[in-house]
Amino acid sequence: MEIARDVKGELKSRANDYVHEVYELVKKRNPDEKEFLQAAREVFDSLRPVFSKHPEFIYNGILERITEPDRVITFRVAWEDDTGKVQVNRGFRVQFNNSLGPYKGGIRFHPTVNSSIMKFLAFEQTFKNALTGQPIGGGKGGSDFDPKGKSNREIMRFTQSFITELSKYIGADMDVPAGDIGVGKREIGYMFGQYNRLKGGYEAGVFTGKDPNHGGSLGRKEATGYGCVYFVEEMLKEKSNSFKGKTVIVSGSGNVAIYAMEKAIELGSKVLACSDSNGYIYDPNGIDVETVKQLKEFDNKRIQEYIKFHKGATYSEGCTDIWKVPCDIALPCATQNELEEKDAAILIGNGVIAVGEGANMPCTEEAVLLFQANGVLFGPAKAANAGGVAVSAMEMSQNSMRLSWTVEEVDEKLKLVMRNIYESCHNAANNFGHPGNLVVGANIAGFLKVADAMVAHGVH
Ligand SMILES: NC(=O)C1=CN([C@@H]2O[C@H](COP(=O)(O)OP(=O)(O)OC[C@H]3O[C@@H](n4cnc5c(N)ncnc54)[C@H](O)[C@@H]3O)[C@@H](O)[C@H]2O)C=CC1
Ligand SMILES: O=C(O)CCC(=O)C(=O)O
Repeated sequence: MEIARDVKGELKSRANDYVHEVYELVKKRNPDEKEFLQAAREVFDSLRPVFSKHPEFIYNGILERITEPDRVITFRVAWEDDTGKVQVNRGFRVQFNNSLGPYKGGIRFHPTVNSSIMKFLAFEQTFKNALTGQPIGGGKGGSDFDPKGKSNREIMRFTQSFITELSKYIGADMDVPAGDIGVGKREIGYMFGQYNRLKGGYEAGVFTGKDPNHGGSLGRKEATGYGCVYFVEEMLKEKSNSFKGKTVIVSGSGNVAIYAMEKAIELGSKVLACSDSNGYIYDPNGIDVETVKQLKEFDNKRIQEYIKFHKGATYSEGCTDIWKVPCDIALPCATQNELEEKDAAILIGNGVIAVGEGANMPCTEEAVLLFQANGVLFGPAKAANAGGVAVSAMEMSQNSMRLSWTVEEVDEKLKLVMRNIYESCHNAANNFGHPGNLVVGANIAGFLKVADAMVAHGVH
């Protein structure tokens, strides 16, 4: 859409104030949502150089619209526990932006889930999904249900109740959920079963992260962790360096952490430590990822149990102390704001050279700035952990085509997606005057794709 020259000039002169004015508006509209405001602030800071080059985004109110979700669905989830007592949880689905494709993003079951956390995740997801280059919009959902200590049947009943309500709002071309914290292949199986039961059909493309034996993509389970390591390898390559011979620490011991460790080891590094929400293990001989898989994927045990199987390994209470373990590369793969400024200072003091965010927003704003100020290579979550959703989009394609790719085919495509994301971030950072700053690069590259589509689709 052509904008008159005098209007364009006036808009360009407003470019600097625009970001500030819209942030104040977002703050006013979401006063108690600290995680959402944190995510918005980081994106807004990065976008400062964009608007003088693109006054059409001001004219079309893109920043005002891109920070307001298309819709937020909140619902009651009532279910019966094993004693017959009725329990009530709250369910959420934030459908943030579908300018590039159906809403797409995980479901989180964790007691901390609330509106702010759901909105920050769905907002981030919108840019992340854009970076993958695939036709997917941004969404996220979940519940404050705590799966810890629940029986398999309780998890099934809760999940069925959750989907009974959510099924009204999702679909293969509408909104495609997947897993996140507390939601894996088992929970996706229960969701898929209940959805098909309600709809009376078999709609393979409505969830991703399904079991590869029935509709899932090979390589999805590994994709976020592997993708994160591929991304960090790209950052290292730029500096003629690699994972080979490096020491690594990985926080968490869930889906993302396990496969980040597996790939880092495969590329020749030694993983010294990983954690869960209680504490961390340190193994000077290098973490044996098969033991971690057994404990976490099959036995549902705390990470502490690892030391029973590995002589020389130690366990320490307190998950954030993991950052005190000296390493070359740190991969925070557990949860938001798990790595603070003081932790970043310790890592820097110990000589860390690269940090890749496997989790969503695991580093606080202050920690990120400190890493960057000290020349640490920093891979932001939107880019570094996009491999999971990228393979989810591949699962959607395979479901539509009614065929399955081999694990090698998926892995090749994943590597290519991660390389392309790295290049887009690198190039956007250069083009907008922040060479080497992949936070700025990721935010600008993701934003431009979504914003262009929003302009094309008109104001709504
Ligand atoms: N699963 C996926 O494909 C993707 C996940 N992510 C993000 O990665 C992070 C981890 O997700 P998943 O591995 O899927 O979840 P998960 O439920 O499989 O594992 C989470 C792990 O983190 C541990 N944990 C929780 N709080 C902790 C803390 N404060 N310190 C240390 N450990 C802690 C838990 O004990 C568990 O081992 C989340 O931020 C999620 O949003 C991002 C992209 C895709
Ligand atoms: O695979 C997906 O659709 C979602 C993955 C996800 O939740 C994330 O990237 O944070």
